[in-house]
Amino acid sequence: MSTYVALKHLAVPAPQAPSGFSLAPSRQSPRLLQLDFPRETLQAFLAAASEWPVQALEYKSFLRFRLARILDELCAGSLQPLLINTLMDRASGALLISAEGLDRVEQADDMVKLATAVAHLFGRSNFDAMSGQYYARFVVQNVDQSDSYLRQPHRVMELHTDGTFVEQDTDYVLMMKIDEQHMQGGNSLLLHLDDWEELERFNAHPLARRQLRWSAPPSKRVDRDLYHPVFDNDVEGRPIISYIDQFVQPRDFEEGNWLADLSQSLEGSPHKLSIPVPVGSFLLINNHFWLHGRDRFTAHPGLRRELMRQRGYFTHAKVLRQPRQ
Ligand SMILES: O=C(O)CCC(=O)C(=O)O
Ligand SMILES: O=C(O)CCCC(=O)O
Ligand SMILES: [Fe+2]
Repeated sequence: MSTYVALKHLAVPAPQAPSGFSLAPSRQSPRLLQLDFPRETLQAFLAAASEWPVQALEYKSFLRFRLARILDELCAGSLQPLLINTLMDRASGALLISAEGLDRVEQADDMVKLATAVAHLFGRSNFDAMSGQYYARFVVQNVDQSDSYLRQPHRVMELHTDGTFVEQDTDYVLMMKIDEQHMQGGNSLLLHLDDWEELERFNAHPLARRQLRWSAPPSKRVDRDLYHPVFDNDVEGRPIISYIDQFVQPRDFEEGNWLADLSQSLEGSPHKLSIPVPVGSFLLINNHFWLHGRDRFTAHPGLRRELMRQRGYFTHAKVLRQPRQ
């Protein structure tokens, strides 16, 4: 039996109850909804998708939308409105999605297909310059030689939003766990902007809407700096945030110290959620009012943890007053 979670503000009409999946509030927060596909839905989806390998999805963008339609049809049309409405609902905006029987690294291609289908019901995943694809798979191991905290295991990756240094709009972030070996720790950390005690203080500050410079290290393969403020207002006037501690480049003493205060305040929030994401499951969040990060891992010589991410823009709803694209 499905538990129906009532959303307060609907972006599109959604009269029907879930079919082909179940929905319930997560254990960690009523804002984060848990969506589960039963084995039958997953198997039917994978059978219908079997004619297209992941490479076909990489080469032909339109197939990503065809996969999306197949999945929604298996859910009697109830999945698409649910996803659009949940991601746009300011009180929620976040899902943890699992599929029964999808839980082993050998099924990595099937994981990419399911995540792609879900993402293309409400959006389109952007080109990720780091990987050269519409998705990126990356591994965290016990030792790291990279140039950002993305692959560093033994420290917290602080709360941030994605896409701060790219021209494309980044309305959503999808993070799927592909593999875990000898892994302890490394939970996803989430903070909803409205749960942050000091939102009002920082949002009202004169520096909140100053154009700051954002610049990423070489592994990101984005060589142009971008200028935008940390805070903005969405189409309905509510505050939204675009922020990452590592890539913002303060111009002077004043900006640097305000950013250091901001970082300290976010990290110190007691409302941070810590979410274990099992292999084969993924988090899907609205990137304008959810910050995300990652907890530290316990050291182990055999540590291997692989994540797949997709970031993109909403195709059925508008958040930004002035889209970057
Ligand atoms: O590794 C993680 O859990 C988080 C990754 C992340 O924040 C990112 O890819 O932008
Ligand atoms: O590399 C990192 O440490 C964060 C990546 C965030 C992004 O890609 O927007
Ligand atoms: Fe991120």
